[in-house]
Amino acid sequence: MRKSVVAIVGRPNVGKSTIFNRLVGERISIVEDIPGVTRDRIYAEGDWLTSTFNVIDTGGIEIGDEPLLVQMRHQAEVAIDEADVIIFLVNGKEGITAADEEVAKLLYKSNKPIVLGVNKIDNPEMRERIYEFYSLGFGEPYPISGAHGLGLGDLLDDVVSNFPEKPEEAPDDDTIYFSLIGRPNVGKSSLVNALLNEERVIVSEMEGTTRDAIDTHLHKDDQDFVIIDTAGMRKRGKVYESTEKYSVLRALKAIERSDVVLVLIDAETGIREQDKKIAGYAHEAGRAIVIVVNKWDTIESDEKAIKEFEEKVRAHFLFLDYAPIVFLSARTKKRLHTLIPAIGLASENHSKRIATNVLNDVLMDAIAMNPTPTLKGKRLKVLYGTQVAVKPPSFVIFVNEPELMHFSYRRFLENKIREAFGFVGTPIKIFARKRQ
Ligand SMILES: Nc1nc2c(ncn2[C@@H]2O[C@H](COP(=O)(O)OP(=O)(O)OP(=O)(O)O)[C@@H](O)[C@H]2O)c(=O)[nH]1
Ligand SMILES: Nc1nc2c(ncn2[C@@H]2O[C@H](COP(=O)(O)OP(=O)(O)OP(=O)(O)O)[C@@H](O)[C@H]2O)c(=O)[nH]1
Repeated sequence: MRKSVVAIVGRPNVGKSTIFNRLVGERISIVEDIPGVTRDRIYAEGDWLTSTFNVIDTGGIEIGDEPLLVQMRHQAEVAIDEADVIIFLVNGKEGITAADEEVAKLLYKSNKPIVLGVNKIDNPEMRERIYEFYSLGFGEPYPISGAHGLGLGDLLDDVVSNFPEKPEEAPDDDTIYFSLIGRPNVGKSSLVNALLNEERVIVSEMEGTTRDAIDTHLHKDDQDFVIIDTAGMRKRGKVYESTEKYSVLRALKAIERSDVVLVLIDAETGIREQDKKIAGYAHEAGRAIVIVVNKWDTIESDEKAIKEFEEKVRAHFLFLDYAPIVFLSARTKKRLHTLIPAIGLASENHSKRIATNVLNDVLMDAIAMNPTPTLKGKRLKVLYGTQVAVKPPSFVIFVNEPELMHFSYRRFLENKIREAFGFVGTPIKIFARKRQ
């Protein structure tokens, strides 16, 4: 189900990044540090009371060296296009500036709810500075201080109350939602078209939940699929759409709604750093993943070539060792038939449940084979484990001291679980919890 999206806009230096970091808090620090993934993040999850939502820091979207006003216009457009609620941020220390008025003008034209935050109100004596901001015409200004974490609760109450009614929950069927991510020109559109036209059973094109986004139904091998629209698949010709940050942002929104993410690689041009970055997001988000090497028609295709390319992919995507690799050509449709079964399998494993007793047989065998580590004379004791969630499969292992569960031992247990139960195509999560 789609989360609501909040965008923060405002002229430079009003404190957008500071507020962004406050809203997304420590969620930004991730479990595994994949190089290049966490840096310059402009899109992340935040929560308030019972709501979880995604936040965009539009300040992070810079378009070449366009003048300030043009940059601000594009940032406001991103917010208007992508967000359900916009936080318009101004600087209480400096009062209203011409640049604030420019941003306001753009926001008037949108029909999105706008909440006005007056930042840098660091102490109660400064509160009276908010009154002049009524003249911007966005209702009550909220005094906040990003630096000190003040006033954010009232602001967020207003933001959350403006979220759209939850869209109808998708019927609890077994439809598989998938998206295609990858660099421009890797062949995303071509692959979608190849899949659709091969099948000729486009049930319908349905309105996506984002404005302009179109999701497509596909029925194949007795299974319903929804292909989620991704950045670059349908160009709308706006300036900011060609920026890397923006395409990453669109990809993240698509990943959010997917069960399975297809990570496309261009066989002709090889693997690039950016491929790794977006794949890292999908992994972090716990989605099932299939790596698709497209344009395989351009490569002299034999078993040896496949093996060599596969080794290259594995070396680049160490963190995706569970993802199957499919080699195909969207253009000639060579090996295209191997894709849908791979998506199906990854999705099945993504929601697979393992009975506790069966899991514990495997864990106990693993421990008997490779004794638990010790630290400062203390030995890790594994009591038992149980699966607590699916999508992705997540396991809690109860132990005497969670700190004794070293990364390498966790990895060993993960490998044993994978050996026993498959889980091809899906990340799995293992948490150690203390139990006497
Ligand atoms: N006194 C005070 N300073 C703040 C507050 N919030 C942010 N700042 C400072 O304001 C400056 C700008 O903050 P940023 O968060 O980088 O602002 P921004 O809007 O993201 O800036 P751009 O990236 O240029 O668009 C920094 O020096 C912050 O430390 C606040 O609540 N009080
Ligand atoms: N040789 C070969 N070319 C392909 C294949 N698939 C796509 N192409 C070509 O690669 C180019 C880009 O394909 P698109 O499908 O537009 O790629 P995209 O990833 O959707 O691109 P963006 O919309 O820019 O993100 C086009 O010229 C395609 O004809 C393939 O399997 N083999």
